Amino acid sequence: MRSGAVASRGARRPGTIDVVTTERPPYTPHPLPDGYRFVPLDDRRWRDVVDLDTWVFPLGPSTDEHASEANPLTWERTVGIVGPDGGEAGLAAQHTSFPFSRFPVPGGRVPTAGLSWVGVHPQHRRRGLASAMIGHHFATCLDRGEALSVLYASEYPLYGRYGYGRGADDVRLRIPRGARLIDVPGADRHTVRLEHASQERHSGLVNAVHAAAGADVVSGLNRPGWAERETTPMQDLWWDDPEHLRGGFETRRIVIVELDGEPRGYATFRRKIVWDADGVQGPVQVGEAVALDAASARALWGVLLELDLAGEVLPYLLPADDAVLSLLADRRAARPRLVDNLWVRLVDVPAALAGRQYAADVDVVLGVRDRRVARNEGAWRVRGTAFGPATCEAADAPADLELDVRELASVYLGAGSLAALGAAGLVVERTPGALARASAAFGWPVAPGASWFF
Ligand SMILES: CC(=O)SCCNC(=O)CCNC(=O)[C@H](O)C(C)(C)COP(=O)(O)OP(=O)(O)OC[C@H]1O[C@@H](n2cnc3c(N)ncnc32)[C@H](O)[C@@H]1OP(=O)(O)O
Repeated sequence: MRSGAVASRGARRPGTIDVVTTERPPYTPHPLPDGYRFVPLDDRRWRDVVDLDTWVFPLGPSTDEHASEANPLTWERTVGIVGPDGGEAGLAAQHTSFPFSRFPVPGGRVPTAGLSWVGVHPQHRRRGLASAMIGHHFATCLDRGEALSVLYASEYPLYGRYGYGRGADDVRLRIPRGARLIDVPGADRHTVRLEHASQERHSGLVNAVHAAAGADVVSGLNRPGWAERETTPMQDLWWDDPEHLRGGFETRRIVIVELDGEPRGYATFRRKIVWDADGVQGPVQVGEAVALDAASARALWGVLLELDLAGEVLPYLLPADDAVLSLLADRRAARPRLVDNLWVRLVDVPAALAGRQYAADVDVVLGVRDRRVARNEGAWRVRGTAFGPATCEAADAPADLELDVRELASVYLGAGSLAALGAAGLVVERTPGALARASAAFGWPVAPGASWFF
């Protein structure tokens, strides 16, 4: 996935960004402060890793409780930093990444790293350890041929400085119990199963329906960002249901809707009872709700919205265009709220841009700024036909549009628009008309988003 494209250095022309050659370093390392060093981690350090995690994310469990939970890490992708003074756990910082070998992008799939567990012990913060780790992460992505890095951001301002852009949104709802749904022919032909969610019994069904739901959403078009749980550690992470993450709710349940014995949708959920002077009611948290067509979606949400003793139903991580939004007769009553879902980083710009399709014919030269990954900096010509193959090559030509790699990342999965970024001054149009044409091409008819947290 690495670009071998080389173009001339040439003198800088007004309105252009110099094209770099591959002789330049692939990324700009951020040095560790004196006395700190990277260390590989493995099973023997599991307790140290979870101990640092309890410092970084104060979720409640003791180190021993946390250490007894499923280990979701792939050790070859997990790196620590030790400091000069060691500290209690000996680890000053750590990060890992999940391997998404077939991460969905518009009309294609691109090898991707899912960055996670980024944490620095409070005693070692604001010394540049996170910045050094992100530089290390980019270098290993390039070595592995992973053109993208994606993540969920714990705090909004953290990742823009590293060239990540808000690449997808999800919608959060508070749907009143009994909210009316419009009728969909065929919905009442579905049968429903309500069961305790079990990795042994349900993972085959869940994986198959989840993959099918992301593959062909609109006439063969996929849902970008719809990451699958590709490995056993990712599966274990998703199915793990530790008490400290339940917030007083019951253990996880699952509702499955079937047509003629074939699963067509499922949703995981958990309830909590609230019994006070107003009566008996409580919230229902919906974890992952997936349906393969309108009728199965109608059947699924019909069950979720009619659970007894519930006050409201709280879905989580729904795509911004999820069918339930159109099924609700009164969407306003569900108080929809958009929340940033995946953040995206184009670690290898040409591989990423050639790895997706475009929603309109495109031929545009992008002048890309990238402070952190030098090989991305320069002019890139993107060519493709609508919903067909695309190419991206280093261009010895003036840029039609100039933008930072962060803005490119925020439209890469098809969310937002280049034109909107242009209106905010974040994309500069050098060739009249190029912004409108590129905005149409970079969009995608299916809203991007992931349905689970990693
Ligand atoms: C994908 C994920 O894993 S998301 C989870 C991220 N982790 C967390 O939120 C856990 C709690 N926080 C931490 O562990 C740490 O504070 C981290 C990882 C966020 C930052 O680690 P540090 O080593 O202190 O960061 P570092 O010193 O490299 O600072 C990098 C830059 O980010 C800024 N920064 C660091 N933390 C924050 C913050 N919480 N809010 C805003 N800016 C921040 C710094 O000011 C610095 O800015 P600069 O580049 O303009 O100088």
